[in-house]
Amino acid sequence: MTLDRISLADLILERLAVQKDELRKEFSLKGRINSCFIDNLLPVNIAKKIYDAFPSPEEMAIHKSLRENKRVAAQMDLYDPLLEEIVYAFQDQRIIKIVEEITGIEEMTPDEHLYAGGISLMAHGNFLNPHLDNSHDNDRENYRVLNLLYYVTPDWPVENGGNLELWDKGTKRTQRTIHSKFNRLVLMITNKSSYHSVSKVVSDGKRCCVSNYYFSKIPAENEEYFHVTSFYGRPEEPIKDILLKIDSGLRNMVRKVTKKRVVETKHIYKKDSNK
Ligand SMILES: O=C(O)CCC(=O)C(=O)O
Ligand SMILES: [Fe+2]
Repeated sequence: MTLDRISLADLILERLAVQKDELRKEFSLKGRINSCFIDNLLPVNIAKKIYDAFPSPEEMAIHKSLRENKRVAAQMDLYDPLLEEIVYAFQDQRIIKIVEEITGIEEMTPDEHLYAGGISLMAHGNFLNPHLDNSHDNDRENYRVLNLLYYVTPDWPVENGGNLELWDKGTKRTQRTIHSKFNRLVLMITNKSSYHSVSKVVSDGKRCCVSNYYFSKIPAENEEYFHVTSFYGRPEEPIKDILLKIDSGLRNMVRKVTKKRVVETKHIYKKDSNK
């Protein structure tokens, strides 16, 4: 079987269809960040192949600051083609349609240029502080409304850290942890209150994730809003919280005035020849 985006999407679709009703119920639970997950998304051998296709951390871009410490890549043609195929499998119209049915979010479009998606890798000591994702796409035309996070590291126990945390009641209260378990796909809403983070990786090995984001003209909220990616300290990091809030506040102010990015993002998949 060739592992192209269409056959991968066939498999994902089949699996989502079986669990659709349960996923829809889970996603719509009240009083928490709308989210759900599905295990055993792909046959184990295929999920393992995807993990094996990941580049070494050194071949990926590093994002390192007070906010986060992780590796990412969006220029997918630099790597094993299977990675590009799995990223774009999640952008198949049939997958978008069933995900719309599960989440109730309408008129979604994928992030074709991988403005924020692609692959990410987190190794020992890496982390992602609590944050709200940027509210819009690069041109500020569409809302970012859904994250699709597919974890592919085999045998990754919860004790390794690197787990997704959803701060349902804000960053001052306790979080809900979603184990970034092998072959698990998480769907999570992104809006004005979807605070989330990745706990520090505390063991050797690499926590690998295939990420996709969906956009929509309609916000996943009742009203319009705009914000840049905004980071916060964890409850035990009060000083860092202040610094990160100043940092987000300044960036937000600049963007509200200029409407466009001051610094062009490098995290984008350039498909033309003059990259
Ligand atoms: O890697 C994860 O589990 C979450 C990543 C994240 O927060 C994001 O991509 O917006
Ligand atoms: Fe995020």
